[in-house]
Amino acid sequence: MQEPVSDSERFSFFRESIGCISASLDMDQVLKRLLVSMQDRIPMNRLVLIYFDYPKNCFKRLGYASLMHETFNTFPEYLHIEQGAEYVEEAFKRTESAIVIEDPERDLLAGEYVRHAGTADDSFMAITLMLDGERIGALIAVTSGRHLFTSSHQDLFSLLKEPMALALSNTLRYQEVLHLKEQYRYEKHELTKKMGSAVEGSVIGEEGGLGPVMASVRKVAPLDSSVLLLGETGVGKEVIANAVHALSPRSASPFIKIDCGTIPETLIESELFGHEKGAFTGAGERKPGSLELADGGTVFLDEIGELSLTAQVKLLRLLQHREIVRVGGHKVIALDLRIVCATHRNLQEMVRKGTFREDLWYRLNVFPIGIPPLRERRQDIPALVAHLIRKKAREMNLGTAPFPNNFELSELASYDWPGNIRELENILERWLILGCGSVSFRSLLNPSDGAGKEASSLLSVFDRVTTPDQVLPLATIDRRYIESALKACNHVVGGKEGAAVRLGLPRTTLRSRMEKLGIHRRR
Ligand SMILES: Nc1ncnc2c1ncn2[C@@H]1O[C@H](COP(=O)(O)OP(=O)(O)OP(=O)(O)O)[C@@H](O)[C@H]1O
Repeated sequence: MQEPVSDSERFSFFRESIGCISASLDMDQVLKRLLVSMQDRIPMNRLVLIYFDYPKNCFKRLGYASLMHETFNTFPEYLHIEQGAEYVEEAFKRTESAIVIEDPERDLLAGEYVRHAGTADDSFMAITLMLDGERIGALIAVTSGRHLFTSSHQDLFSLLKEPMALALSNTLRYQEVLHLKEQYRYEKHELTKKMGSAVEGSVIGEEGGLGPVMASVRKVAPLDSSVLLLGETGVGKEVIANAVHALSPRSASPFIKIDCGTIPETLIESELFGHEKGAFTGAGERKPGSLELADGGTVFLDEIGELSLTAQVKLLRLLQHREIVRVGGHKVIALDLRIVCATHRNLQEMVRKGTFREDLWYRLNVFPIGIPPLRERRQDIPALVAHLIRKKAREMNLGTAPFPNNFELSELASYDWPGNIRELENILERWLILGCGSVSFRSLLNPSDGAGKEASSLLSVFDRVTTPDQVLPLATIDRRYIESALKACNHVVGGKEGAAVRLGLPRTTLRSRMEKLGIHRRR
């Protein structure tokens, strides 16, 4: 007869086991410790932790330890079970306390194991691990030989039921976190790659009017200092912010742009700093903010002058301590960020009026870079025109892009450009839409004078496009305009009076464009 296990023995077994279970998140390590600590009380030489993956109908090994000299891990990593959940219900309902399996061939799971390991003499002792009423897995002790496990061993082994269930649940959650982290890192990397290629080679003017700006960029980019970009709207502040990031050691990490001017004041804090679940109406889930997503990289705060005073306080905390707290939360999150800001506003004036915090202004104004307006660097216009026409022609699927002649370039160079490069970009797009040679830049730049009126009445059609559903596909505009041009030219394509000349296109280009757009020429 077997002696019953005394209470003090149970207690010391339990205490030692808890020590082993809580020592590590690595289940192989935990099982190894348990095996060593329990071997003089339970005659086992292997311990396995498995859980049943219901959607995949298979057992997965989460941990394994052995005292044998094994050249391979005898318990398979995945064990597909045809009978699926039915088997799990059946096999584990018996195991309120530990069960002993002496004839493994007759048990589905143990049978699979002995077939895999080639050890028909092994016997098993198992406990089902349950959490919140759900079977989540099993802890299995294996020994070489039969009839070695007694009721006292079952009694002791059953004490591991609850702590091991908790450890298993924690491990599964921990693995999920690791998986999500990996997924997030991958997505971040892919996004960064895409952004990198979009930025590549796009700073035009480094050899000309942007020379001093780019010299400053090259000096500050390798450091972690904050950069403040100052300049009128459309001068290329975002292009320069991109260059700071691309030339910095953070270039392989994210570059996240936050346009403080377009996010509603009520959402700006949660957009920047993230929020905890239930922080405000509509905050259904916890959400990290853009600053957290940029961790390790650069954050570009465009239109910084538009930030509310509350958001300014939080931003100051980030700049001082490199940490944030999500809206509705208490946890302090440390971030490693480089800050680049931009504004077209006079921040010093705002400080004087009390709408911008002075302490924040000092923190941001570490390395200001002023970007000159286009009218002060007219020498860059030809290179910008070439770059922007190539870009627009690609977007509009135009094939070979036409280029303005010298006269047209001088018209562009003498204009004042209040809207800077963005305005130049828009004018070039209009020029391409309206058929290049058939419309002069003078008329596009001064739509109210004689020659410009016709073009401007056409353009007003485009200017009326203010909502997404008024936007027409460019192919439709192209088709309609070419059809009108053909009509106006009596359907003559080539020759001096033909539509091709009027549209400023080679005859063959117009023909292939008509073919592509399904325009049939009337004779
Ligand atoms: N040096 C440059 N080389 C090439 N493209 C440029 C350059 N500068 C500006 N651009 C182009 O001009 C447009 C406006 O530039 P960007 O958005 O960087 O200006 P911004 O000063 O940030 O404007 P805003 O003040 O409105 O935010 C963009 O399409 C950009 O690609």
